Amino acid sequence: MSNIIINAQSLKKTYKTGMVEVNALNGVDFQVRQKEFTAVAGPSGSGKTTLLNLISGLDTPTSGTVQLNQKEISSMSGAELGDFRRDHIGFIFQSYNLIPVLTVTENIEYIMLLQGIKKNERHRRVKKILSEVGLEGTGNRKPIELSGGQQQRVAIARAIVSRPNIILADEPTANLDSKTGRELLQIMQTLNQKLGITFVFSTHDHMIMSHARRLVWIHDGQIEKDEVREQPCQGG
Ligand SMILES: Nc1ncnc2c1ncn2[C@@H]1O[C@H](COP(=O)(O)OP(=O)(O)OP(=O)(O)O)[C@@H](O)[C@H]1O
Repeated sequence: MSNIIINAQSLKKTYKTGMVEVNALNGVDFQVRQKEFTAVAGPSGSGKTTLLNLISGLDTPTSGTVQLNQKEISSMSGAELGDFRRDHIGFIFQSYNLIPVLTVTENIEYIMLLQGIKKNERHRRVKKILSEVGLEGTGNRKPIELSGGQQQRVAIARAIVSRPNIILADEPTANLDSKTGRELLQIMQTLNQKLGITFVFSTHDHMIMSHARRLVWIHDGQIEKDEVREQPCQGG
């Protein structure tokens, strides 16, 4: 179907460490439609990060296929995949991964620089995005001068400023208290609804799970449950 933006088929991933093999994913079929807001949940070690890494092309499956925007990523060259990720996918990590020596503005500008976007346009977008994530006036600060929740907002701003159609977030609220986590979730939901960005994020957090329209539950490297709720809880 044409509105499927992520299509993973029969994904398997085996990690080998010396003589030990770990089957992190055991044959996962996973499709995501445009504009979906999907939480991937499951116990520690169930395979959530592995799944996100494979569907973003950050890692390669032992077997199985991944299509992004109807294009098989294993058929892309390294450079092509790099360009595709830069232009279509935004990443948010639990540890924020901001560049400490850069200011908030410079962190957010970085991918736009790589995309060759002109300075005026970069600054226009940074200003707009900072207000969208509630961080007006912080552009000249360094990440260390911000709270964890503010740093994660910068990470969200950085992920969306290059206008990707997919955001992948690996436990984005794991290091935040529940109030801050809830605020962040609201920002993600607003961006999902307002800009139509597709979100896929992993979480352990039951509050976050309860707000996702779609909840995919992974256990021992397999999808155990895949539910779409008509009326998930609203943010707040
Ligand atoms: N690079 C690696 N080398 C070896 N084993 C790995 C590697 N990455 C993950 N694993 C193993 O694969 C399994 C799935 O790990 P994964 O990180 O995907 O789980 P997760 O659900 O994201 O866990 P958590 O919630 O704790 O982050 C685990 O048993 C883990 O120990």
